[in-house]
Amino acid sequence: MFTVTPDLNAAFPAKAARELGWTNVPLMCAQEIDVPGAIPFCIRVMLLVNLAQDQQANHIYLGKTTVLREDIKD
Ligand SMILES: C=C(O[C@@H]1C=C(C(=O)O)C=C[C@H]1O)C(=O)O
Repeated sequence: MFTVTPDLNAAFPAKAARELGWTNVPLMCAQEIDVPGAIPFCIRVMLLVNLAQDQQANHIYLGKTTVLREDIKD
């Protein structure tokens, strides 16, 4: 699942992901709410992944998005 801020409208991230090889999973794009002051030009990706019990998710926040979730970023 991808979301993009309203200022990003040149392409569908799902299409790009398919072109990069994600052909066996359903993909979806949606637009974020245009909240005043929110980070612009931002793509969010949510993945549903089954992990073994001894594995842990590693949440990735790039660039200026590191301020969004100080509580879970690595
Ligand atoms: C402000 C953010 O973005 C928005 C708020 C979210 C949230 O509160 O969980 C998640 C995605 C966005 O709709 C964020 O990612 O922190």
